[in-house]
Amino acid sequence: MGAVVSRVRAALMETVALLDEVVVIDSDSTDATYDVAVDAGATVHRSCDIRPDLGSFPGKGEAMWKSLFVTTGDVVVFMDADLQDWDTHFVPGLLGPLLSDPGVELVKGYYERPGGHGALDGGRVTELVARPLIALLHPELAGLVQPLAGEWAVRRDLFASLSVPTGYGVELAALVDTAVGRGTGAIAQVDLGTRSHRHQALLDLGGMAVQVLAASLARRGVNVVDPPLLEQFPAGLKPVKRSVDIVERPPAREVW
Ligand SMILES: O=c1ccn([C@@H]2O[C@H](COP(=O)(O)OP(=O)(O)O)[C@@H](O)[C@H]2O)c(=O)[nH]1
Ligand SMILES: O=C(O)[C@@H](COP(=O)(O)O)O[C@H]1O[C@H](CO)[C@@H](O)[C@H](O)[C@H]1O
Repeated sequence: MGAVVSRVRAALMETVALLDEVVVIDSDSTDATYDVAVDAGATVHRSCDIRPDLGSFPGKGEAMWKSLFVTTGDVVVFMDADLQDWDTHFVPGLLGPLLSDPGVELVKGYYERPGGHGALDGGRVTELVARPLIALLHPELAGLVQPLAGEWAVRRDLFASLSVPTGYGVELAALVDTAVGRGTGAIAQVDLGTRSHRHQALLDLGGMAVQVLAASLARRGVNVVDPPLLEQFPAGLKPVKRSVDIVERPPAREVW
């Protein structure tokens, strides 16, 4: 994460004054994330410290929702912190359509995702959950190459108008709701080349899959168990049970 911050700052704040701020929302990490981000030059906030009156939930979407309360730009670019193969052109690539076409309000990055089995190896939840969901329930999004890409950009006023899943459902929810509220013409996608990241273990992606599914089903009026209890069997018949948060935050503009 330090390299993402320091390289973006150097290229896009110090060398070219494209960005106004680089902000890291520390999702209440227990490692050195906070200090690494500060040392790399980011403005850093702990998610739980932002608007404590609104409480705090774990998760990626929560961090992104709370970022709206501590950032100022009319356009926001989101980037995952666990990137390995990437480059700073991701940011201007994502900003391009937003700065050149007022009709575009959300831009998704796409890329080859090389892994152990070749150039298109990455994206287990994308290929086994998100893309089938899109085929079944959200065909208007079928043209998106990487619907779950963590590298995307959005106009602040749009993102602040959306209900935001506090977990990993944030990406798909934003796409579905933008297509409904602003039309698919408001969504663009840009080829960013190649991107690899730190991979979670397969069973850890089970929680992510539940959250992506919950965000999709909620937007098609399907009532689900809340909170869902995910039972997995990593070793024989003894299950490991985990309750998965599928909480959604209201549009940030409603609680500024
Ligand atoms: O509770 C969380 C989980 C994830 N993330 C961010 O979301 C990115 C992607 O999450 P993760 O690495 O867990 O998913 P994966 O990259 O395996 O899809 C991370 O790099 C973090 O930047 C976060 O801010 N809070
Ligand atoms: O695309 C996917 O299936 C998952 C997991 O990727 P891998 O199977 O570990 O390559 O990663 C995506 O989803 C996450 C949740 O939305 C995003 O945070 C990641 O940026 C995105 O790559």
